[in-house]
Amino acid sequence: MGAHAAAMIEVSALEKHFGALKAVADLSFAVQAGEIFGLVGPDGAGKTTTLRMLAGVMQPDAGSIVIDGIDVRALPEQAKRHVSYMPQRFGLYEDLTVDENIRFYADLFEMPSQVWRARADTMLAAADMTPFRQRLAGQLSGGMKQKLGLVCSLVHTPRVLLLDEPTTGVDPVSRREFWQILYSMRAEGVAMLISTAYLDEAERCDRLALLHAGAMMYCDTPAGLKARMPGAMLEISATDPRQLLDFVRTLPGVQGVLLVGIGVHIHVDSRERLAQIEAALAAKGMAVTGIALVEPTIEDLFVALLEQTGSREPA
Ligand SMILES: Nc1ncnc2c1ncn2[C@@H]1O[C@H](COP(=O)(O)OP(=O)(O)OP(=O)(O)O)[C@@H](O)[C@H]1O
Repeated sequence: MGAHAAAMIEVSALEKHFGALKAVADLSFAVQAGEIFGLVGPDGAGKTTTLRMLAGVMQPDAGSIVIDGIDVRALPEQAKRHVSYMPQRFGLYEDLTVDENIRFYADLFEMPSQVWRARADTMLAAADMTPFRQRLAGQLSGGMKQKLGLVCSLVHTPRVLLLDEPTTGVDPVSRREFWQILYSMRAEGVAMLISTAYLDEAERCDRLALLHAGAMMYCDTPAGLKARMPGAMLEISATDPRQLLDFVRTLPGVQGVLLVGIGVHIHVDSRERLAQIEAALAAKGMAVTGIALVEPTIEDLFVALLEQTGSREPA
């Protein structure tokens, strides 16, 4: 991908207000063909509103959206031909079978039968759904519905795929299969914009935009974002992580704490705090099963960055 290649999605100075509320504020970013770009942020950060404007189903108040060289505001119908949008609740026909749903979307886009059938066969196999092709969509599990929504969204070979929290409530196995399909679309050169509340999912994206209150806080690769985290991250495992968390929170140099599975992630201002915290735990007689410096996860980073932002805002 050349540095000067035109982006598949170009968003500039996008704005959307609902009354006095700024849902999206001065948002700019670009997504290349074959790139998976993640929108991450807490509820209400403006992810859904952004995706709706890109899909052409909501009008921006200001700014521009260009998809594959086509201005979405000026030529919405032309742009929509290249775009597939999977909203949080995808419109499956519950009284139609898996195959009939796919056929419905293929017909809508006037796809030649041999093209969409071959494509559907491959995607259904990747989704582990081949045995369920004759099942009514209304009788599928939540994860299978989402995978079918994805297959329907992709059956007409869009150049741009917009996904709004597509794997919410989906089990980890189905989530992995869902992502396998996204990776194969990336190899085909599809540009993807995905909003997610799962931070492990965010780490699978090529680049991420961290949104907060409608504005972009940071935009970088997952590795680049992690490198921005000041200080260091300690992981302490313990039999009673909650008690540990309450104690550690009070120690000098501790900037944030996060429960993770069997232990706690502690954001400290420098690596040197490790020895001090170890000594403080021993002095307090707190049983820990392990303490080590670790790479921050995207979740750690997000919590740390939001804490910083929060502290800058007036109460
Ligand atoms: N149609 C609407 N009318 C009024 N306010 C709206 C409307 N749509 C969204 N909002 C508000 O705009 C802000 C951004 O909402 P948006 O749904 O884009 O956030 P989000 O990041 O997608 O969060 P979520 O994951 O909860 O959907 C929120 O404060 C929301 O309440």
